[in-house]
Amino acid sequence: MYRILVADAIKPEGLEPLLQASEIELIQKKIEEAEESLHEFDALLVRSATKVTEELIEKMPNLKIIARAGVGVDNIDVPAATKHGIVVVNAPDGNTISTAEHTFAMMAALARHIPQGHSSVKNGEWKRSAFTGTELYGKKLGIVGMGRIGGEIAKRAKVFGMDVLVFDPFLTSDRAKKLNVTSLSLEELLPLADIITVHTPLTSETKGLLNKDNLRTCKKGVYLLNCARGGIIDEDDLYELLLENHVAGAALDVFVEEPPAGNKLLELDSVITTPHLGASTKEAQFNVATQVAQEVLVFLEGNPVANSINLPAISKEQFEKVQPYYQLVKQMGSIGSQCMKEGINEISVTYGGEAFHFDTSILTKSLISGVFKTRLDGPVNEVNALLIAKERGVTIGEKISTDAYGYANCISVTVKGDNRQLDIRGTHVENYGSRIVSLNGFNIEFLPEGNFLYIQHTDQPGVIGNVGRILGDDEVNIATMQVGRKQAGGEAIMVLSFDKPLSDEMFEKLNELPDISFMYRMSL
Ligand SMILES: NC(=O)c1ccc[n+]([C@@H]2O[C@H](COP(=O)([O-])OP(=O)(O)OC[C@H]3O[C@@H](n4cnc5c(N)ncnc54)[C@H](O)[C@@H]3O)[C@@H](O)[C@H]2O)c1
Ligand SMILES: O=C(O)[C@H](O)COP(=O)(O)O
Repeated sequence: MYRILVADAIKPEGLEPLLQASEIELIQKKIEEAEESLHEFDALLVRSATKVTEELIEKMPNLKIIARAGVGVDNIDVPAATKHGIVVVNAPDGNTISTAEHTFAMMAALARHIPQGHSSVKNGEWKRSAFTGTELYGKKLGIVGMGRIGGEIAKRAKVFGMDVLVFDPFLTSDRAKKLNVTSLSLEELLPLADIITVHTPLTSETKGLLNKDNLRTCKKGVYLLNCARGGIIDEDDLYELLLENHVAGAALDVFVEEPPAGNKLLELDSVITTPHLGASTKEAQFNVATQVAQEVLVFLEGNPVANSINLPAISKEQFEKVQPYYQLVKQMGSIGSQCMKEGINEISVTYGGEAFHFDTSILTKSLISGVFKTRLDGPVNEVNALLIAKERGVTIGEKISTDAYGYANCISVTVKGDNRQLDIRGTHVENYGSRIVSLNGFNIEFLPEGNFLYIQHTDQPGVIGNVGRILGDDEVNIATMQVGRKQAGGEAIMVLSFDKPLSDEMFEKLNELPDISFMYRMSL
């Protein structure tokens, strides 16, 4: 049974996929109300109101996925979630149209003083000349951040006869051409635009992106809009420029602190606002709720999510192809870790053969998580694998090769420590399964599942018999046994599997046998 906490107001109709699923309990409560039971939840669903801090994450040790029913994830400590192995997903396009339409409504309201005129009439006044506005037609609209919402605004602005200038360092010339917009640097855009609207995420780079220094280069009388995130336009600087009438007016759907109690911008007639309503339409709320409900369901069923912030995107079809290799590399990582009884400095992997015509980074993360899972307490998975390796100074190497050592595909993993190195090769054959085919250069073949003993010894009569006798005397049943050697009389290996893990006592007894170089135990 999975328990899901819905901590913000998410449209219930959109949560239907989760409500219909068996083995899922959905609980709708604010974080403060769920304080006592936070440790029980497997998934957390939020909008922008709940701040998912590291402190909250640490109170939720069972948490596997955080889903944001919306776009901006600036209310979620994504690095902390990643560190704790928690997947973060959002609903990137469910509210695009609603937010673009809201921005456009705000732009028209700003240019035509609609909120001010409305209040005046409601107050019994009829001051027509006080609210003379400006046309949007023929004006230059500067869009900062040309993603999904920026793109929809550009399309609408064109229909209104506006000239669209955009600044987005990540905008390709192809997309700019397709949207028929002029791509400029921010320095070029600011002095040209009559109206500027921001649509970037809030990041350390975009915080204060528009500030009094660069806004002073704008035309006097410029209009500004922020329907993205509070703080992209510096609020104190905006206040100063509005007082000076350098900025003629501003439309704000978002604030640094929400609700913006005591914010001095609210005192100005030239500022019009809405209470973070960009995504607040029936359609957008249904879309984002459905998107995240489906993502959470897919994730809890063990399938790949489409819109993860901290995992590479992979389609269901691709994941199905990748899955056997995904398990195999995890087991290879686990073998490497359990055999290397010392600190690990380097993990390298080569994907050889025809099977790897896809982004192998998900496999490498699975391999690394296999290495660290047996060594660390707490969640270790492909979300935090790279971070764990980095924190421990472990070098990761990944190569793709056409050489598969005679197999259709072959994954070669080397785990290096201070004194030792372990080389493991594995392959996967459809309808047959995965096999480890070489250990430290010894050809061998075994299914990487169960409890194993790896013995490296001198190839001479009696060694295998001695091992069998000691195990038999203690009634330890050998489930499978594989042997391999490079040359007669040289070093050889045996890999034995058991129904139960081998006891410490038995391991010691076997270790005392002559002609045994070293032994490793592993459980896969
Ligand atoms: N008011 C609301 O209710 C509401 C609703 C939806 C989204 N939003 C906000 O709007 C933002 C944009 O949403 P979207 O769906 O268009 O996202 P998006 O990811 O499609 O677009 C963001 C764009 O910003 C650009 N960008 C990033 N850093 C930049 C920088 N330093 N300078 C200029 N451009 C930069 C990116 O290249 C990208 O094209 C979201 O992050 C969210 O915070 C607000
Ligand atoms: O980033 C978003 O999707 C919007 O800001 C919407 O936020 P909300 O879910 O709190 O309305």
